[in-house]
Amino acid sequence: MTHNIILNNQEIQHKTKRIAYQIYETFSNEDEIVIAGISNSGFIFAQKIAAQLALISDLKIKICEVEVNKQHPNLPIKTSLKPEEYTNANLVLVDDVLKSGSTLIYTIKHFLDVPIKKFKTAVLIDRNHKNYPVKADFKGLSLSTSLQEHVQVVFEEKDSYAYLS
Ligand SMILES: O=P(O)(O)OC[C@H]1O[C@H](OP(=O)(O)OP(=O)(O)O)[C@H](O)[C@@H]1O
Ligand SMILES: O=c1cc[nH]c(=O)[nH]1
Repeated sequence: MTHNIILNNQEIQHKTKRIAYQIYETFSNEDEIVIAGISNSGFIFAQKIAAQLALISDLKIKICEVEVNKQHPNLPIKTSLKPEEYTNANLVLVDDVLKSGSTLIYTIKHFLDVPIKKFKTAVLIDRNHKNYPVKADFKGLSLSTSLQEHVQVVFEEKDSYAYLS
């Protein structure tokens, strides 16, 4: 199987910084923000965005890990923050890859059980194969691929990359 690198470490860093600036621009009038990331890689990406946001803004940032069963996303979703902690919050939901949109839309549905003040989405790679009415407000890369191909993002301590196989 051939692995084609789509994004290298430096490119992922640049895209993370750009998304952090876009989030800051969108939420600059607010005091607090929740950055919620879908396990596993989406949560790592969310942590990286939050770290950049902390460098460039004075927003009070809370990080939330979101556990979703990706085969059955309608099953109950677990969050590391309690619902009271994101009620009426400004929230950005983060994942690494957006393909059919099923993971993202069911997770959005979960968060809509409580009122959210301003709600945005961010992904590193948008594959343009959506089956659901959902979009990424902030995206690192928009990529046209065949349905058979798979995009994987690998976050390692010193060397992160994304590849197509
Ligand atoms: O838009 P969708 O069609 O729902 O696909 C997107 C999801 O697929 C990936 O997870 P994957 O199923 O590869 O599991 P992983 O958590 O092991 O990466 C990716 O991390 C997204 O969460
Ligand atoms: O290509 C794909 C499809 C689903 N999930 C991924 O992470 N990559």
